[in-house]
Amino acid sequence: MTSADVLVDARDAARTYGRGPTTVVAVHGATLQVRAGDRTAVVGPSGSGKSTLLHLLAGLERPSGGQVSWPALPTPPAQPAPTRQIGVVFQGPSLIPALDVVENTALPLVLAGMPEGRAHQRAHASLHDLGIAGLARRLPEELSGGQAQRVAIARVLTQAPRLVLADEPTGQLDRATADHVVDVLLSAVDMLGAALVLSTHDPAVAQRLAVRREMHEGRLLAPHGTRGPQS
Ligand SMILES: Nc1ncnc2c1ncn2[C@@H]1O[C@H](COP(=O)(O)OP(=O)(O)OP(=O)(O)O)[C@@H](O)[C@H]1O
Repeated sequence: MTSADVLVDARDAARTYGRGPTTVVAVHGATLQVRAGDRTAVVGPSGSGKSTLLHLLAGLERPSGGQVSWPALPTPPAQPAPTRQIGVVFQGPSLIPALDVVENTALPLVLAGMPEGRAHQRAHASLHDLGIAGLARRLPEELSGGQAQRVAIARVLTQAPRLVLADEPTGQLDRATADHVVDVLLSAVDMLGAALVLSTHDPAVAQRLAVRREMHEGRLLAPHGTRGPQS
């Protein structure tokens, strides 16, 4: 493996909010490398800095200290990060209420300039791959939490990213639905040949990924447990 295989390389990356007495250090210097095929869980309680770390890895936030780079992903000039090759699954409802499931799934492709017909074809294919083709014409308000999260995963799959970052994707779901959403996410990244970094406060979800990195009060601890069941 060379450094060119590294999809994201965080070196001592830190993120601080505010100034003076109101300063919050959300992430102390975090060091993490993610390569193709990696399945990494970032596990820790609420407020430990998981979302902030994922935002740094996605290039959605700039580090206040240290560096984040994407050696294996082409970064367009004048852009902070290679966003088209990174898919993000957010915790909360992230679907556009006025668009149906196919339109939501196709939206990133349409915004990137793909003709609508082709984008919808790709969206249908992703929905089919994830076993939710039957939801295609529903509006978000007609979906359960688990169904909405599967649509959010289909939307990421449609973009064929090489790195998937999932921020507490099961945080609002019951155990059985959470397990199913993790199944869907793991099969989606397998289909893509992508890497996955998933944040969770739920040890049972973290167990499903090969590598677990614990976060505690903004600090990313050394890896422990190198293998876990994968589906
Ligand atoms: N935009 C912001 N401005 C100020 N403080 C912030 C901001 N974003 C996060 N924080 C603070 O940084 C710390 C880490 O927050 P973060 O959301 O990364 O944790 P988390 O582990 O993802 O929590 P949760 O699981 O509840 O989402 C918290 O103390 C939070 O209040």
